[in-house]
Amino acid sequence: MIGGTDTTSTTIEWTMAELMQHPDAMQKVHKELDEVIGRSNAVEEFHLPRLHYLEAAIKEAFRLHPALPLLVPRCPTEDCQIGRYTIPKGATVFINAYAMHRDPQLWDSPLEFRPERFLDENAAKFDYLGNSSQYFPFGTGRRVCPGIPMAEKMLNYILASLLHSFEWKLAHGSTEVDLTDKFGIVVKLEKPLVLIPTPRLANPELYYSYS
Ligand code: HEM
Repeated sequence: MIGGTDTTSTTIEWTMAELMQHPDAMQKVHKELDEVIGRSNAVEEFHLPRLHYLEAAIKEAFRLHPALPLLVPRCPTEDCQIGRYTIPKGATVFINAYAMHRDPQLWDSPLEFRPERFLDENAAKFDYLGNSSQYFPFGTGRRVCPGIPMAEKMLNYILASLLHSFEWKLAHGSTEVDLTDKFGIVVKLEKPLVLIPTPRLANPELYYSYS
């Protein structure tokens, strides 16, 4: 269950939380949704490959909040040398994606939420397949997540639908999102995000097409 559902729902929550905290980025997502889909249409699967800014925002949320920050532990079958370190056979090895995604030697202003990092030539450079040694939210190597195609479709479709269909407002009169995380196998927001939706589509009947 952790593999496919908790990771996906947690990533949706982190992406929404970061967009709520960054209204400029939220505005760019909405502008793109209006241009690509339009308020007289519901989101369809064929729209998804054209939502470049939304995809960049999801990738940036993944960078700051990788759902499985320590991946799945490795256990080498023989002694090996990595740089100056000897990893003995049988050791339990954790790969800290969370730390590498925030490493100031690898990322400019690493704590800032900036989807633009993943646009243009960087969209292909930082994929989900673990090809980059500085960005691997789905892990890397032979144990890389086998659910990537499904996860990517679900994330893009659900977030596009939520953001295209509604304007969102923080509940309880809050003006800021508390982005404190809670460590665990899956890292979540310490305080669950509570938002109030307001419809933004032209025709109320469009909402039935999602049911
Ligand atoms: C946002 C969604 C998801 C994220 C962030 C995610 C992330 C990950 C990560 C980081 C790993 C460890 C890879 C490694 O250690 O190199 C992993 C493994 C795995 N994931 Fe996902 N995953 C997601 C969705 C899914 C879905 C939808 C499925 C199934 C339909 C799935 C099935 C698995 C399985 C079976 C493994 C274990 C692979 C192995 O150890 O050989 N995941 N996932």
